[in-house]
Amino acid sequence: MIAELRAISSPNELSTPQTVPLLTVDRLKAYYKVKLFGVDREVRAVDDISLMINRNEIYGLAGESSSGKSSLIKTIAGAIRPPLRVVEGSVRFAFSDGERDIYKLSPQELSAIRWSRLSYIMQGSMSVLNPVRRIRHAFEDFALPHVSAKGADFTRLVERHLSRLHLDPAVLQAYPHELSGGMRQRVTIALATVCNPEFIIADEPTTALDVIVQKGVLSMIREIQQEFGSSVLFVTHDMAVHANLTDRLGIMYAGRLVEEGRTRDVFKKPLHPYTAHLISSLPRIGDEAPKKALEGSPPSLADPPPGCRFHPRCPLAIEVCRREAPPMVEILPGHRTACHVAQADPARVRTVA
Ligand SMILES: Nc1ncnc2c1ncn2[C@@H]1O[C@H](COP(=O)(O)OP(=O)(O)OP(=O)(O)O)[C@@H](O)[C@H]1O
Repeated sequence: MIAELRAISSPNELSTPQTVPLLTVDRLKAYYKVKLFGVDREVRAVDDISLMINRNEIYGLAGESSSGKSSLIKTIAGAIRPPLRVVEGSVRFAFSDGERDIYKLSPQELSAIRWSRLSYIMQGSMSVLNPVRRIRHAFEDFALPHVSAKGADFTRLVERHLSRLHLDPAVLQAYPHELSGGMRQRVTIALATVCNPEFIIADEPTTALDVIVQKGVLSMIREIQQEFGSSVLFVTHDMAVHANLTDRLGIMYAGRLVEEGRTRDVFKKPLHPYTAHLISSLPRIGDEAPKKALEGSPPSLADPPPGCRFHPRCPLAIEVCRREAPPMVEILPGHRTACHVAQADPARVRTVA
């Protein structure tokens, strides 16, 4: 079995002539350089991650708190500042007007692609909407520099975009506090997409919303993605949201990507014990069996355990897991995992429940 498996050393090996990735992240490492009790330490928040995101797909990124999701997306967006630094690797976009290697761009080149090609929907809408200024100012501040339309033409462009997203253009005259939380988040999404970006990063955009409002926001994101043909990197720890929204799913644990595949395949046949645990802990109607909590806690990323970072909590851990970090290997078509046990016998992983 092992002989048949193929170690993926570079994400390019996953591409086929039919799928041209819009984003290629190659062996990316980004660490926080900090002083802990007077000693220099590195928090390895993004540790050797390779992945690709195709055009016209929603790629989900899941993992518990502190697994490195926010650090990874900030690094992908080129939006990092000290103490977070890129130590190794690359982030490349193949936009329709040419390739960009994010860490080879000048600050001017980077700001030229922000909002117009690469856009970001933040966690809390209030971080982009100024509480003392009307919504229309946010559109002028962020989008106006990136479109050719000015004055009344710009207003018409924004109003048309809002209407297309089923929002009343009257929101432009409102102050953020006059809108509900759900409405503010929809406005933030309209703001992030008004320049028709090719790549959208959404960082937990629905976490603070109730389930009904959340549903509306998720369908809005799906509608935008389908209408504009954009790619979306959607980050949330909420596996139920991933099940409903994303096309492919990557699972992070302790700064590393541990599994990736089509969302339905990951849910049907998880290939990493951590993913199997995440899925088995989702509530199901009629299932009254008590849910087992995962024992232990995630490791410190300033001093992670050797070998597989999940091994101290893994019910299937074997000797090699304590010694060697498992490589990411494609086990089923388009479905890869970093797990020694799954690489020897994928069926064993499904005994974790
Ligand atoms: N400014 C910082 N300085 C030092 N370490 C940091 C800093 N910000 C985050 N970290 C550490 O980096 C690691 C990854 O954090 P990150 O916020 O990326 O995780 P996350 O998966 O997005 O978590 P959450 O879902 O809670 O936002 C954690 O160990 C965290 O403590």
